[in-house]
Amino acid sequence: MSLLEVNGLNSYYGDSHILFDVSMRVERNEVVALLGRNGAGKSTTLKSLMGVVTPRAGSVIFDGTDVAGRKSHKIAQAGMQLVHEERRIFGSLSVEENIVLAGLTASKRWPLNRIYEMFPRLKERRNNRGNELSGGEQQMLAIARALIRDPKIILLDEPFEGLAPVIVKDLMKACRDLAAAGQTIVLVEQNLAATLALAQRIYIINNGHIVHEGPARELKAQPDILQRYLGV
Ligand SMILES: Nc1ncnc2c1ncn2[C@@H]1O[C@H](COP(=O)(O)OP(=O)(O)OP(=O)(O)O)[C@@H](O)[C@H]1O
Repeated sequence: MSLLEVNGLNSYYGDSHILFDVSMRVERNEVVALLGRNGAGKSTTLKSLMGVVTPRAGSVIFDGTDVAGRKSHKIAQAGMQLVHEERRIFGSLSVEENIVLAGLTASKRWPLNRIYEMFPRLKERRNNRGNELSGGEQQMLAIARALIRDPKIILLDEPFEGLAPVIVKDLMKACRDLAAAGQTIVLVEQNLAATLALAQRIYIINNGHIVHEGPARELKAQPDILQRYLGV
């Protein structure tokens, strides 16, 4: 059985119907990316998986249990972690306090030194406050706060957005190391090159509908799909 099986998910903001029968699956140890234009419904999909948005119909079978409709902290306890676009770190706490705090209520935890091996910059900055970090360091910290809880699956919402190329390179290396260590990842990203380099399988969402699913390596050879749904 897949680690995550999403079937017929429908989500709304008020009366606005945003996701239409979204179905997708993620196997254990797989990196799956969700691509689509601005406003296509990528963030809403991640939020619906995580219970930040409550889907009105459909199922989210996570590790054998339907978690659709559960509160997000319950879904987090079951082993899912969402790294939001807004990063959500505590500016007045140190890097290390931010990480330790995130791990407090987890049933299993990564040791701190494993986090620091993954992100040597965070080790150097461990005593700096969250609001003293660069955008890239804040993104690393946001991911570290998710990883300390030893998630079965981590959902990354535009982790490279707005970051300098040199930081994107560091973050991509961390993501590759994570994937090589068997971490299951769902990636939402506008950076097509980075996405195709990291993901094994791709879904494309358009106006709230899944319109394509296939191996990442095949997408490069499908300019019609790239043009139609992503405008590249
Ligand atoms: N809190 C909200 N209330 C009402 N409408 C929203 C809300 N958040 C998003 N939307 C709308 O839902 C649709 C899907 O948005 P979503 O953020 O999921 O898209 P996205 O694919 O992640 O795009 P982006 O790359 O711009 O973040 C858009 O039309 C957006 O305007």
